Amino acid sequence: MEKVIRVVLAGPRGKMGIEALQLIDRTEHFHLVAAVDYKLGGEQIQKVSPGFKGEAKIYETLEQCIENESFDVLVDLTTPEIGKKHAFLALKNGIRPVIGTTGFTKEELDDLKELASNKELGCIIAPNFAIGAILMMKFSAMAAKYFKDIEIIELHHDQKLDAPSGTALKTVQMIEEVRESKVQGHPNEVETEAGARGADLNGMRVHSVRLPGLVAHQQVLFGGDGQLLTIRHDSMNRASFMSGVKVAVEEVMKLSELVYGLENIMD
Ligand SMILES: NC(=O)C1=CN([C@@H]2O[C@H](COP(=O)(O)OP(=O)(O)OC[C@H]3O[C@@H](n4cnc5c(N)ncnc54)[C@H](OP(=O)(O)O)[C@@H]3O)[C@@H](O)[C@H]2O)C=CC1
Ligand SMILES: O=C(O)C1=N[C@H](C(=O)O)C[C@H](O)C1
Repeated sequence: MEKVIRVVLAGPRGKMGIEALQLIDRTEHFHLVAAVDYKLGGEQIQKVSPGFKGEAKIYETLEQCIENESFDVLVDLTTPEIGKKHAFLALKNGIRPVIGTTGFTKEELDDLKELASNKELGCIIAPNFAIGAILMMKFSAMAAKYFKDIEIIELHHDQKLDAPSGTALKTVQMIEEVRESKVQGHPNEVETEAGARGADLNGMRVHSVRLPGLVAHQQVLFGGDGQLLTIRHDSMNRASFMSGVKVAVEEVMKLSELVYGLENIMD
């Protein structure tokens, strides 16, 4: 029998949180110790997920939860601002964070990396838990070796707080490892309306679409002489992320450093 991993979930009421609760409930070796939700302090988890099998108290803050409970892994699915705070707090208290929340800057990632190494604790920050999205990023990095002119269009639901998406930023980073900086388009190009050409990330243009009806989608366009290559991934629902969350919770227990991106722990 696998060793039980004691989990605390921050953000149980959210779209991802609700899905993650179901994952934890159906995974025999995951045990939900508690949850953190600033609006539901003192309630039981059934307040959010009526059919949840186990008992778990909801704390208003992660600080209170750490003071009162013993656990191995914090899964954070909250907001960019809170996710960062929780990641630092967890590591400082000897807890392994699995962070799905996006919006981390390079400096924040570097600081967390140093903290995780100093504490010799696993920490996983996964801009996208969907296996198809990981492959889309990996294929994009492969293609970028041959196609240097690249534009990314990421499309999300209109409740998303951060832009560009964590996945788009991660895609850019993976492409940067194989592609030198390049100014794309006409050198005298002018934007007659600000933002028309999207964000400029090392020469690559990133466009963020936000519309009701969308979930999480990205296409990476590669232009060449007389040809266009498009690599696209679509998450149709949040279940698409859950196998990645499961792997991350299991793998973070074996690590003693920060891993940014699930591609680094996939065989
Ligand atoms: N890595 C991945 O594969 C994926 C990552 N994401 C990311 O995960 C995060 C959550 O996404 P999603 O579920 O769609 O967003 P939601 O807005 O549906 O959920 C976020 C939840 O966190 C709650 N929250 C806010 N502050 C706190 C706090 N201090 N403590 C506890 N809970 C808090 C919110 O409450 P309230 O709204 O009442 O303020 C809300 O219920 C986002 O950053 C998103 O980008 C999403 C999908 C996939
Ligand atoms: O907010 C979302 O929904 C998503 N956020 C992540 C991101 O910013 O890339 C992952 C996925 O795209 C869904």
